[in-house]
Amino acid sequence: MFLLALCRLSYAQPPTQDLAAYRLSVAQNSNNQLIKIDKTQQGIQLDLVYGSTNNFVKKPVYPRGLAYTFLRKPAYEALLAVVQELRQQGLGIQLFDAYRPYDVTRILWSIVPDERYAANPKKGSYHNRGLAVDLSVYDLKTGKLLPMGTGFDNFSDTAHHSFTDLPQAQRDNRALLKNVMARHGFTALDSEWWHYTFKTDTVYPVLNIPFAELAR
Ligand SMILES: C[C@@H](N)C(=O)N[C@H](C)C(=O)O
Ligand SMILES: [Zn+2]
Repeated sequence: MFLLALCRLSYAQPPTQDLAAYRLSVAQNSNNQLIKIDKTQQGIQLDLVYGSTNNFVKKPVYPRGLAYTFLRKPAYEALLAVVQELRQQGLGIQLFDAYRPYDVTRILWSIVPDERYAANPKKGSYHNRGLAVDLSVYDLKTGKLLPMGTGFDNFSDTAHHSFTDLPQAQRDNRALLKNVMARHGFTALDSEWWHYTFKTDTVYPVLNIPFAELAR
């Protein structure tokens, strides 16, 4: 009984570092592919904070200066549709994070062991599955981020969607992001205005493959 309960808490398979198995899964189904996102796409700014000291760990937990990330193909295509829609309003997206190797989830959890703000390694994160994005919205003309009431990874009530004691413009900006993401299949996390998960019935495994290997 105890074992059964434990299994329900955990991911179906252990995290995999097996690049060959990942490549085979892509050959069998192209939706499994982790598509590279870099700065060449219009309307996408990258600020991958976990590759710098500008994060709550206060040191890089990704390769320093990392300038690309990945999303599974269906999530990537949905995000491009978000970018296209926002472009018509003179806006773009700034990505703080997308795919995250499992080992990094363990590091984040060791600092913030609170499931409202970091994924429990027992379950793995949707970032580990290539299905989650941390993002904000910027003005295409000025390159500046729209104010959202808190910065990224502000682990407090103020970052919750239910927190409404904010200037109207900031509430509108959060709603703008939430609505455009929802229209393209992404679900908000109640406790982080920047975190969205692409909803799919497909079960994707938790990956622990380093960025450099995926980029090869
Ligand atoms: C750590 C934060 N940026 C984040 O992504 N939190 C969610 C819950 C996660 O770790 O999946
Ligand atoms: Zn996130």
